[in-house]
Amino acid sequence: MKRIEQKFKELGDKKALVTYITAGDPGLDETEQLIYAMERGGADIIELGIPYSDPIADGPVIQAAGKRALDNGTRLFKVFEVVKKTREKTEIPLVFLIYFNTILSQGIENFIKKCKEAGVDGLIIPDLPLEEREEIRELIEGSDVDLIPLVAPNSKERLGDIINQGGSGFVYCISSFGVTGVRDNFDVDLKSFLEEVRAVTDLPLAVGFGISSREHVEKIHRIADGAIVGSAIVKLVHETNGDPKVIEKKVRELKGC
Ligand SMILES: O=P(O)(O)OC[C@@H](O)[C@@H](O)c1c[nH]c2ccccc12
Repeated sequence: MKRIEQKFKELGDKKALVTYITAGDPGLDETEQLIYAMERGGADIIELGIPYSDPIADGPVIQAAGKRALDNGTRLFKVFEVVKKTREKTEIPLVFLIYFNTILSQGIENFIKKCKEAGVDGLIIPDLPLEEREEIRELIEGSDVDLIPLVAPNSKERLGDIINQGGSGFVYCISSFGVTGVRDNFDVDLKSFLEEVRAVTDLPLAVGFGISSREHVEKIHRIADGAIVGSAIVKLVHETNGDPKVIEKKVRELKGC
């Protein structure tokens, strides 16, 4: 069974915590140690951001992390090496957050082969055009790599297409958090959005964007299968120069144990 599917099966009624770091910030040795630290802290799935020069969907904290990583020489082939290394020690699901151009520049088929060989479990491609989904889907089918669909409240009538054209693993649902700033009706909006998503898929639903505290995670866990935390962790990684102890503690606090 694929690692992500296995993870949600193991979790049963319990909810998932997905944590994001940018690969190569502050360096790739730290990235490896942070993967172990987040797992010890209770992360269920880890998202690794692949630094890219034009990260249109990243917020400022993650953009800055990506820039630091590129500046210190982080490249995709080196991230693959880190994943391979971690696979000697952990079975935690690892997902790439990667821009489509990075994949194209490798050749899609070759890239997916490398993911498989290294032990990458899933891909989140924020700028994947719906039209290109088919090609990826054909190449990814039969590999153990999940194509994780990313949907936002404004996906509307395309929701079903985005998810059901080859989507697997879980659905990344973008909350309205952070997009429009403070809003009192957040819960109502998010809840009805999640219901729309639920209507078109049986995959687990994980919510990301703007989640930074245990209180937020609890809120999300009441209405979804998983909560995704990015910037709050990336910020702390930067402030502590990638101190695994600090990150482990933060993840444990988010997890609530
Ligand atoms: O940082 P936040 O608000 O905690 O949200 C996670 C998000 O940053 C991470 O999953 C992510 C990083 N880059 C992205 C691009 C698109 C969608 C999601 C992402």
